[in-house]
Amino acid sequence: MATTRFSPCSSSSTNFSPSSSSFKNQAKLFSRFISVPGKSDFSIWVSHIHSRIRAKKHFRLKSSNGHPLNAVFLQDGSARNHLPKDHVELQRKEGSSIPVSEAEKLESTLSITVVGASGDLAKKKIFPALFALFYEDWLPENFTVFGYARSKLTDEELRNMISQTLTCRIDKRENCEDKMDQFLKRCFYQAGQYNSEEHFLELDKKLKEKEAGKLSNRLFYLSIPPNIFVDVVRCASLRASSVNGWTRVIVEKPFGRDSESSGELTRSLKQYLAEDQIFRIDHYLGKELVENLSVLRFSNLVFEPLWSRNYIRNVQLIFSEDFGTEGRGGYFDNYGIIRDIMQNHLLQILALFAMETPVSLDAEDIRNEKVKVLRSTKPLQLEDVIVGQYKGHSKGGKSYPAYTDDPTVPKDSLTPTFAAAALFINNARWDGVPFLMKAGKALHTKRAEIRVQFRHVPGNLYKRNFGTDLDKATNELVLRVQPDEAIYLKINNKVPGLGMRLDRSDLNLLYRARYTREIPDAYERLLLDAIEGERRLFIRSDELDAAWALFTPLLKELEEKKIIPELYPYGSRGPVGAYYLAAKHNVRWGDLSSDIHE
Ligand SMILES: NC(=O)C1=CN([C@@H]2O[C@H](COP(=O)(O)OP(=O)(O)OC[C@H]3O[C@@H](n4cnc5c(N)ncnc54)[C@H](OP(=O)(O)O)[C@@H]3O)[C@@H](O)[C@H]2O)C=CC1
Ligand SMILES: O=C1O[C@H](COP(=O)(O)O)[C@@H](O)[C@H](O)[C@H]1O
Repeated sequence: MATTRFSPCSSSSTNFSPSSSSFKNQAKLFSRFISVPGKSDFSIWVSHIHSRIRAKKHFRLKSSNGHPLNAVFLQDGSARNHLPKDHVELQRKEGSSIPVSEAEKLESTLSITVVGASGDLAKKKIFPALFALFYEDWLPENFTVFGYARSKLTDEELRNMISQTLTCRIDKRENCEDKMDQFLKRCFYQAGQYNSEEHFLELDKKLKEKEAGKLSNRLFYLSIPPNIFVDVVRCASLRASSVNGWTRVIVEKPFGRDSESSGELTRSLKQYLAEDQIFRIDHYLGKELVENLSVLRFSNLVFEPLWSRNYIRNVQLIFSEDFGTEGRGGYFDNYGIIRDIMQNHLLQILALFAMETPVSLDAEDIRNEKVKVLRSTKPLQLEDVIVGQYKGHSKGGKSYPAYTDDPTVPKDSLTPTFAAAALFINNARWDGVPFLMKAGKALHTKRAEIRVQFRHVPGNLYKRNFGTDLDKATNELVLRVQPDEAIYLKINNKVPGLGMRLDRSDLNLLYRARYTREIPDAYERLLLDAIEGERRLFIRSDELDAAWALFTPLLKELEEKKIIPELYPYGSRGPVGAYYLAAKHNVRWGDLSSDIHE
């Protein structure tokens, strides 16, 4: 396991006085990795750094392999030949982890262009996340946000639009209105077509005006439908790339519909971008509890030794939403729940959960391990899956629509809005352990969780005190990703009193009770990582290939055989087929038991 350490940095020009921007940046980076409850991260850092300053040395955050923690490692070192030369130089410089000097940092600018700025995701998630980062002082001194879309908007109209969704949410934010005004003043708009190099050249001119000759770093966020990804990447890379700093592109899912289309998309993007410029986002990787999965496992002795087929009976990855595809039916019908949730969000969690210990916390080491797990997993077959679709339902005088009531969905659509699947990882650690996934829309609750059910205690002395159902008496570790983040472990406990009766109790870590700090939105973490060049939480192209290889044969078979999904009422617990699938593997879904922890 990698350890974070502070080691002497050769750059004698580094200004490490507590008021310097270098100091603040390092402090921020430090506080993202280490947190000691009860004592502010900053105060720990301050005392630490003061002692270092006294020793008259300069320090830089490093991982155990000696590279900066946010250093970049090229998996595919083939930087394109036709990128502007100085641009390639900078990519190489970044790739080889040569630090950018402090002078460069101070004089550099960051431009974030949200392509598809008029859309749902941009308004709901991206602009609010950027504002939250600005409010918390995570963005660099010189930054500008540009919205780009076809809609004709002025800067003022963009500001009005995004001000509707910016919130002052974090712990009774002080001066929030002022901060919001300051942020909005940094936001600008450029209307243009997605396939027009000329329009991107106009964007480039505006970016240059704001950059005022400083070293420019540019981040493009593609918040647009996938059919125009390549057009935008072509125009942006040819006409609006940075000439002296880095250019990175965040790409939203879906990354294709199957192995073939995903491979095609990757090849097209790589005509214009090097792999290390592409940040494929899976926002579940930015969720607090998903990030914590590795911390829990690798930094607690009580868990890692149990993390194998010897002690774990099954693992369950569960996603449910209590609303349908309302408003997104057009998109959804072309993808379905398996592509929308399982192939990406749940599979990413599975890979993180099941991977071997990475050599270090570096992005490439972690992603190497994830790829290995995915490649060891057996591709899904029809018999490993059940699919469902929600139907209309009336409850308490209120009626809820069927999936096919959506005017953008064909009446005879067979697209699954629910699926359950059993996956198996064919390696020494996980041989024979079912990894069950369940994902559905229009169910009775909104929830995402990871459930780990452990084996029976062999020869349990207290067997007869459990009553008849031994299954219910096994330990279960639950990581509730959302809502109301929590980690709890179900244990057997003696009910206080003179007799010997056991019950099921929870060792419970409820985040809202333990931590006062509000949990940042996944998009905040991921945007910040992309800005810092940290790729750990983004999907590498070989990971993506391995993920599609598991699901593509199944998806083809479902479509070719026109498998009819089992109907389930809107607001229910989903199709009964999911129980049978679990029972076939001797598993009981943890979210259905009566003792769900609230
Ligand atoms: N919304 C969400 O919750 C999530 C979305 N995503 C992904 O993020 C991306 C953006 O999602 P979302 O904001 O919902 O998408 P939208 O449908 O809202 O599209 C974003 C913008 O793209 C432009 N646009 C829409 N359709 C077309 C078209 N057919 N041709 C050209 N331009 C078009 C529109 O801008 P204009 O007309 O002004 O040019 C629109 O405002 C998608 O890839 C989506 O799959 C991923 C996870 C969640
Ligand atoms: O990627 C997607 O995720 C959302 C659920 O995200 P969450 O953070 O709100 O849990 C889902 O509604 C959408 O269908 C899917 O495309």
